Amino acid sequence: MPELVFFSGTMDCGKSTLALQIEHNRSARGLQGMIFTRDDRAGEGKLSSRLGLVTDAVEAAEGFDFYAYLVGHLSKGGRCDYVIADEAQFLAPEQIDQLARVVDDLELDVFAFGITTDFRSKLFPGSQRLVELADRVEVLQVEALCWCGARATHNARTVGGEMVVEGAQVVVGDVNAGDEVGYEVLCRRHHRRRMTAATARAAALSPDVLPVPAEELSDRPTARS
Ligand SMILES: Nc1ncnc2c1ncn2[C@@H]1O[C@H](COP(=O)(O)OP(=O)(O)O)[C@@H](O)[C@H]1O
Ligand SMILES: Cc1cn([C@H]2C[C@H](O)[C@@H](COP(=O)(O)O)O2)c(=O)[nH]c1=O
Repeated sequence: MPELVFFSGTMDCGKSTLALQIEHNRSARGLQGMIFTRDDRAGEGKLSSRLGLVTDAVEAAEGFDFYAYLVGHLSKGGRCDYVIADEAQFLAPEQIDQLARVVDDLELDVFAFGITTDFRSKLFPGSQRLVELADRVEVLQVEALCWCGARATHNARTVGGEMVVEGAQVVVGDVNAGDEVGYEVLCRRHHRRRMTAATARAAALSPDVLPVPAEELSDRPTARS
């Protein structure tokens, strides 16, 4: 039975790499996939991984209709054995419904990849719809780590290293960007406390915070806390 699978995780946990691996393994066996993405950091019509691999993809912009596009492709004699959709958090709920229809009516596997929550730990509408409709939600096994060594479960947006909690939901960017606006993955505890690597480092170095209250010691950067 074809499936709609949502591969989900924080930023930088290997989602795009897995998408490229699925594509590689299937095309090596003679299958032909259709790859879609939206607002990849590498630019329009690209699916890129931080490991350096990149492939061409169809840009699924606002208003793009996955079902109509694939029906048009197939009815012109084109081939499609499976579908990959990266950066699926940016898709509209209606577009996720179209992907579910691709599975049910065109009988194609659809593999969607995306982050579940935004920098305020609120669901992206596209990810919410994927959780509602997917046959399976798979959490990626390679764990991105918070600066404290715990598994990172949340995405923080930073401005000059400081975490912010207000702003537009969508701002394309990267981790370790060094830019004005960047992202950092954190465990829930440090996301709740708005404690990034930079603020934790600054707190550890500041003479103002000495002597250290016992309850704050656990927030100090260590190899593993
Ligand atoms: N220089 C490197 N050497 C080995 N692995 C790396 C390197 N740079 C990035 N990675 C791996 O790539 C992962 C990010 O992959 P990517 O597919 O771009 O993530 P996502 O799409 O989830 O944001 C990192 O978690 C890490 O495991
Ligand atoms: C948390 C968060 C992220 N984004 C953007 C930043 C990146 O361009 C993508 C995630 O890409 P990745 O391949 O998973 O690293 O999403 C955003 O727009 N808003 C956010 O809140």
